[in-house]
Amino acid sequence: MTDHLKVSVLGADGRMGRAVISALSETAGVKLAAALTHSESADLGKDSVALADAKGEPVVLTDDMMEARKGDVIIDFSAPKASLTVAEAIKNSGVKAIVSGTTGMSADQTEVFHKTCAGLVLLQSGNFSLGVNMLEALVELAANKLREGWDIDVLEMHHRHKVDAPSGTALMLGRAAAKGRNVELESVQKLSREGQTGARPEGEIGFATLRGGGVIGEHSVTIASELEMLTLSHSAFDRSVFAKGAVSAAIWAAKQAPGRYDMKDMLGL
Ligand SMILES: NC(=O)C1=CN([C@@H]2O[C@H](COP(=O)(O)OP(=O)(O)OC[C@H]3O[C@@H](n4cnc5c(N)ncnc54)[C@H](OP(=O)(O)O)[C@@H]3O)[C@@H](O)[C@H]2O)C=CC1
Ligand SMILES: O=C(O)C1=N[C@H](C(=O)O)C[C@H](O)C1
Repeated sequence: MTDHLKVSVLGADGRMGRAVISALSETAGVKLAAALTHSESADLGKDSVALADAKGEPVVLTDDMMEARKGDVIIDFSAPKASLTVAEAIKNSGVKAIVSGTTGMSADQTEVFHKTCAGLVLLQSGNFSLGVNMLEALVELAANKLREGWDIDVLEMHHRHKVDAPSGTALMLGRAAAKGRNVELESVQKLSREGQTGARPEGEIGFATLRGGGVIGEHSVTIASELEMLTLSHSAFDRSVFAKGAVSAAIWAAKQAPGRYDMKDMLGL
């Protein structure tokens, strides 16, 4: 009998953490090793498996980041500060990989995170669904082919609880469009618009954010000319799509050599 892949979950009592614990319980060959959360969480000491309405042996929620070392792989859907703390806690501990879906990291936080994860497998993505990663490839192609006179904007909508904007996925899609146009996103992005904005500069890649209710994740990229508009879009119907993608990513990441990867590497896109 082969050993199970042990997985620690960071943000375990959050919306995504619970979905991941549920996905783990439905996947052969993997086992929840530790469930980590915030020191101020009201769920500390509770059984994370029961909280996720999943099947399996109890794993108590802890705020001791050292417990993450019990996993071969860590799946992280939490907050930027927590991602940095756990990466520091598992340095040189034998943990093989981090699968990180946490969005909203600043450029500085991303740089520190990447440095701290050197020596590990880091699979990081703003979106673990197959559809969004396919969309990313399509956006890059369309942006490459439709250039002068074609304006690109990324529109996203998420639930009322989301704390970062634009979403990680929107930024991924913006980055794909910029790549298609052979420019750095940072040099052409307009993250939001208000007031006397002036006319739109050629080459700008704009973003617009909607928040409300229980929307899981809606993204669309419009590419508009004076005479027509192409819209490429994706809708997520249930967070389990991200959770299942992250569990598949954990299984894949455990077999890779140290380095940085994203979902396109795993999916061969
Ligand atoms: N890449 C992808 O495919 C997806 C990414 N996401 C991203 O995942 C992240 C989590 O989303 P979601 O589950 O909806 O958010 P939630 O707020 O429901 O969950 C976040 C969890 O992380 C915990 N947490 C927050 N800060 C800390 C900290 N400093 N130390 C330890 N734990 C902490 C929270 O605890 P507490 O509640 O007590 O603060 C909570 O358990 C977001 O960045 C979101 O954008 C979401 C879906 C898909
Ligand atoms: O916070 C969320 O819920 C989501 N966050 C990710 C993002 O920022 O793109 C992915 C997904 O759309 C859901």
